[in-house]
Amino acid sequence: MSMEDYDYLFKIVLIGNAGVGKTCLVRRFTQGLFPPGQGATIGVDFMIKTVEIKGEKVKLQIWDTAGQERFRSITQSYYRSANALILTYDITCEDSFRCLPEWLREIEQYANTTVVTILVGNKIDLSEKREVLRQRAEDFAESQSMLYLETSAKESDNGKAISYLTCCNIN
Ligand SMILES: Nc1nc2c(ncn2[C@@H]2O[C@H](COP(=O)(O)OP(=O)(O)OP(=O)(O)O)[C@@H](O)[C@H]2O)c(=O)[nH]1
Repeated sequence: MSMEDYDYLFKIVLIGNAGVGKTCLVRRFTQGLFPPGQGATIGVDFMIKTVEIKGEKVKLQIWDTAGQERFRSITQSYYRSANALILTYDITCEDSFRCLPEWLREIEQYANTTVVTILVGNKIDLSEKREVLRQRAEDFAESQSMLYLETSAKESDNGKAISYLTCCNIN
């Protein structure tokens, strides 16, 4: 496929605390696998996937940012050009949920005002370790005008979150 062989180009940036599963979600979506022993992201990783939605070819540039605080100044520079942000937390980690307001402040400060943001609660395969009730997350997402999805990079079909966003953009 040549570089120009698409109808739309969307930039999607994944953000959220370290260890919530951003890289695993991207790998599941782009490569269909759950990577064993996934190490922490250093700075930012980049992946491309082209999908077809309603007969249109949509090229997705997916930027997977490091959750660790020390990379914050690097990752902030990727917000501006994003069409969509996937704000991810881990449903088995209360801390990752409590940090969401902090991430929303980053979005407000650095992202474009037209950006679409979706909240994703990952690791639902670990339901016995759940610390954040679905209703609580749904209420929070609604209060911030965000869409909410729960995923498992390990077991479920997690392409959902990213392809959902691309549909929103086309509509
Ligand atoms: N059980 C389970 N484990 C997961 C899932 N997604 C990720 N993990 C595990 O969580 C750990 C962190 O996953 P990563 O994808 O590296 O997390 P990250 O958000 O990219 O982390 P940073 O790169 O540090 O920001 C790894 O040990 C993964 O195997 C999931 O859906 N279910």
